[in-house]
Amino acid sequence: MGKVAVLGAGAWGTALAKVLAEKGDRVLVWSRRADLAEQINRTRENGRYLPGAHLPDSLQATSNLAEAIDGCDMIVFVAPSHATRDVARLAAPHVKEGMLIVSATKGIENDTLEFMDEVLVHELPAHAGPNLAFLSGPSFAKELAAHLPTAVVIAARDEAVRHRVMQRFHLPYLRLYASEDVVGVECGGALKNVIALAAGAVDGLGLGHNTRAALITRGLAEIARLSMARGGSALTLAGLAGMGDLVLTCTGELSRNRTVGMELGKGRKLTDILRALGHVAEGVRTTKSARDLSVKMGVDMPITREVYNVLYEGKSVEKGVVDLMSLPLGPEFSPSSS
Ligand SMILES: NC(=O)C1=CN([C@@H]2O[C@H](COP(=O)(O)OP(=O)(O)OC[C@H]3O[C@@H](n4cnc5c(N)ncnc54)[C@H](O)[C@@H]3O)[C@@H](O)[C@H]2O)C=CC1
Ligand SMILES: O=C(CO)COP(=O)(O)O
Repeated sequence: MGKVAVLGAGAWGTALAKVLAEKGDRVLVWSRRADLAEQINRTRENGRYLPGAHLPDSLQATSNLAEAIDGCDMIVFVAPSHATRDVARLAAPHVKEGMLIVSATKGIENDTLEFMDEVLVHELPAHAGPNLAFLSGPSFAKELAAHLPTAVVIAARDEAVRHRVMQRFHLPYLRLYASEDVVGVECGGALKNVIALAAGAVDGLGLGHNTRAALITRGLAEIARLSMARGGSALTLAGLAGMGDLVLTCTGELSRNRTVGMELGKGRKLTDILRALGHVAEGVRTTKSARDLSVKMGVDMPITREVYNVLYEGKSVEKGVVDLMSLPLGPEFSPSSS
């Protein structure tokens, strides 16, 4: 077994580090906050981000990035998407040839409109390309940490890398499937959070199951349109990183994005909701990126557009629903229809 650096000590970084430690790796979790690293080592628990999950002794935390990466054979990037570029820049001088690089982050950067694949290739040009893999799919940190059976996708362009990464994470309670469609897997993971905001909002408004099912299905259609325009495969979105994660996040009580949407639907202010959440809700920033990307690429994404209008333009959720229901009628399946 090897040594792994997990860069990000939030709920997901901690849950994945726990998996790898249980598999037999020596794991160093990097936290930018020294007090959190110290607390994890002292109490064997991440009380701030994943309370209640006991962490094995083979998992240690550090706020020293060089120490985390030194001598490891795999690095897992799992900071929020807006921090990934900075973390990659800090990590770059310490990354050595042959280290596997896995991203478990779901999001699209604002301004550059880059997915994590592009961010990591740009910041780690000598290392990220062939050794880069993506972990995505329906997986709440709390449930994985409790060993509830979970299945996710490992996407990588290189077949040997897919295989090696799958073996590293495989445990009786965690099943992995391989995909070569990095674009599709990343699109599914990032964009489901936007649709989960919408699904939460209509639930918060008290609308019914019909509305939620329509949003999930039409949400998948617009995720597929953007993904295919970027070169992804439509089939990927019928899988765990598409439909699987979309259903989980749009219906699961544990979803932070759905929770933010619910509170918006009940009429609370975004700033107040995010302050109380205490975790990242990736969909909030990714909505802006996805909307900008849809405009730039000429891809129709009406639900994303309405979520953007609610989050950033002060539109009411009620008016967003009315406008979606008033879109021109057309075929269910077409590369451009809404
Ligand atoms: N929590 C979950 O169940 C899952 C989360 N993810 C994804 O994993 C990523 C991380 O999410 P969580 O760990 O759940 O978030 P979290 O909100 O639980 O924790 C965020 C972590 O990032 C750190 N952080 C924030 N800004 C930073 C910066 N500028 N530099 C370095 N570290 C910074 C925080 O200190 C904290 O440790 C997100 O992209 C999320 O979508 C994916 C699957 C499941
Ligand atoms: O990505 C996730 C589950 O697969 C977590 O979703 P939330 O960030 O909405 O909690």
